[in-house]
Amino acid sequence: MTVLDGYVPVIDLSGARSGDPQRRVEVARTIDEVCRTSGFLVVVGHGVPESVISEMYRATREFFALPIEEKNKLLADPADPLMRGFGRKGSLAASNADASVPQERALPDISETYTYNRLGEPTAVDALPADADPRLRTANRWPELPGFSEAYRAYYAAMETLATEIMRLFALGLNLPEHWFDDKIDQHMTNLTANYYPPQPVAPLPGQLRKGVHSDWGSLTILYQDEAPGGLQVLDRANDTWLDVPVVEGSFVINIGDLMARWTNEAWVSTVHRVTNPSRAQAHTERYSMPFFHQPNYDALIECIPTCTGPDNPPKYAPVRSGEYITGKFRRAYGD
Ligand SMILES: O=C(O)CCC(=O)C(=O)O
Ligand SMILES: [Fe+2]
Repeated sequence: MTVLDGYVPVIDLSGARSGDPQRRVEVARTIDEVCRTSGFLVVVGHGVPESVISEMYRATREFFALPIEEKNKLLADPADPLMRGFGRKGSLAASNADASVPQERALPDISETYTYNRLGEPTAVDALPADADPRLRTANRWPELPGFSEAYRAYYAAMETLATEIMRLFALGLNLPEHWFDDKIDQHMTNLTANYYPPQPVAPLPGQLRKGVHSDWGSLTILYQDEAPGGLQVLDRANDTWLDVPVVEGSFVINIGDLMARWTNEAWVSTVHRVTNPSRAQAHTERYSMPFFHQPNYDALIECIPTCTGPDNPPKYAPVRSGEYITGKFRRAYGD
């Protein structure tokens, strides 16, 4: 196993996927350690075919290159709790527990987004309990671009496989049976979002960023990022400094979200991050990233994991259902 050290280490998953249980546990132990410090890692050896990634990237670039009138035709329905389609303006940072929502909304993220969710597929109708908001089934909005929906569906399927694999490694790292999370994520409600960060011919307002300081919301995020100026940074809390997340060819950035921090009774940390603006000299450049915001089944009850509590460490949070938790986050960031 190759592990490059650092706050955001590079971890090779091929050892975990080799069929050797000993190597699998070693990788899981390493991941557990990282989740206790930064909650951010870069994975290689993940098994996702290069063609699936490059098709997704090509389709994404074609979509955002469309005239704005075309993109606006797919504008997310304000009633859609998960914001499928072309993104409305807003600020992820507004979802932070201590954020001033009006202040954050006044400085929207300088990005465009496009979001897809399996719950918007006609085949996913059985994935929600009877009391869930029926608008969670809002249909996905597809651009009329050749190969686009195929590329997205194929990429999403590859991310589902990788997320399931990582959740199994998480389980091992947390001293749980390997398949502990399986029945809590088999009807997952994950948003796949493409972020487009356009060139900035006009300088951003003071304090305005490509993505404001935020933490992610769900169980884990799998992010593809291209190499471009004005990139992803994570806060190293111990040293109060912002660190660039390394861009490693063929890799994904993995980070845990608020839900996983809550699930682990804060043994694992959901670290804040941001996307910076390019320098004025590089303001003509653009950037793309694709987070897969893994979110457990709507009715998965997120209550303190048994190995994360003890006599001196009682549960810090009340149980919450995954679906109610995530829709609450959306309302805060983008709602009325
Ligand atoms: O663009 C990136 O690298 C990260 C974006 C991000 O943090 C997010 O969409 O939650
Ligand atoms: Fe994020």
